[in-house]
Amino acid sequence: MIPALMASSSLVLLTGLIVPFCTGMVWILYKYRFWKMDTLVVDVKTQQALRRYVLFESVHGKPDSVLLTFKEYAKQDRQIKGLLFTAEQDIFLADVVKKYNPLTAVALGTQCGYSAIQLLTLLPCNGKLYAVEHDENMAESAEEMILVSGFKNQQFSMLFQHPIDAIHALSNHINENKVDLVLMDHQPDQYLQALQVLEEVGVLHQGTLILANNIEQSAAKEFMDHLQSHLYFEIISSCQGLIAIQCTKTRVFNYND
Ligand SMILES: C[S@@+](CC[C@H](N)C(=O)[O-])C[C@H]1O[C@@H](n2cnc3c(N)ncnc32)[C@H](O)[C@@H]1O
Repeated sequence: MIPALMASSSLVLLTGLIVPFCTGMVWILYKYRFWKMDTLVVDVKTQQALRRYVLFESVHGKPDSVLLTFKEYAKQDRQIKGLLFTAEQDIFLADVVKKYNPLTAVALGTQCGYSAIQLLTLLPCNGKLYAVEHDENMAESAEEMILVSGFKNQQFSMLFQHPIDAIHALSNHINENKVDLVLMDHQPDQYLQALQVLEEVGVLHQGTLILANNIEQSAAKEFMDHLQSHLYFEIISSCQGLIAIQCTKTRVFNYND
């Protein structure tokens, strides 16, 4: 009688407490790992609402007005707010880019175009930005935002591609030239692969500046560990999860190996 009672109360304990507790813990761990990654992508409805707002409310041909209008919209939309750089990151990015004075830049993960427009304002007139966005709707919208800001076709190219495919394509586009600045603002778990492919195709040079966003996310850990153990890259400074890295050396890859 007593063992049967103990067995049934253990069953109650198992099903009533332990199973829900374990399920809850698994859910919390899952959310912790993937929540930030979910917020990196906006749905088409939000994207279109932002697009319309910027088209109606900004002064066309004035990049500062377009950027400010993005920020205005972000006040009423937390999802967009989470995607744009903060005021501190804007200043950090502008300072570090001015110091390195790049001519050719690549933005991986263009989404609504905010960071692409900001980079274009910092490049010289003869500079060139390759803005990469794998989602076709977002890429079209970002391209429109860049044009609305007043930038011309010869100042930027929108690559409607996955970042890794775009890096391969870039190595043909830019011929002998190298990339002076890379902004990584796509999925942090893909930063390491992007860095390795950039090295392999030979578009980096000694002095290339790499900016990587959201590096506080666990998905960026492998990338950060790689940087810290790698002699070819030096972390210069950081601001709220956005880091500046300098390429200090380049390697030649032998594809016959
Ligand atoms: C933080 S947003 C980029 C924000 C953008 N730099 C801006 O200023 O508007 C994240 C980016 O990651 C891209 N992305 C999301 N999932 C991806 C994936 N699986 N592969 C490549 N890019 C991805 C999104 O399309 C988006 O452009």
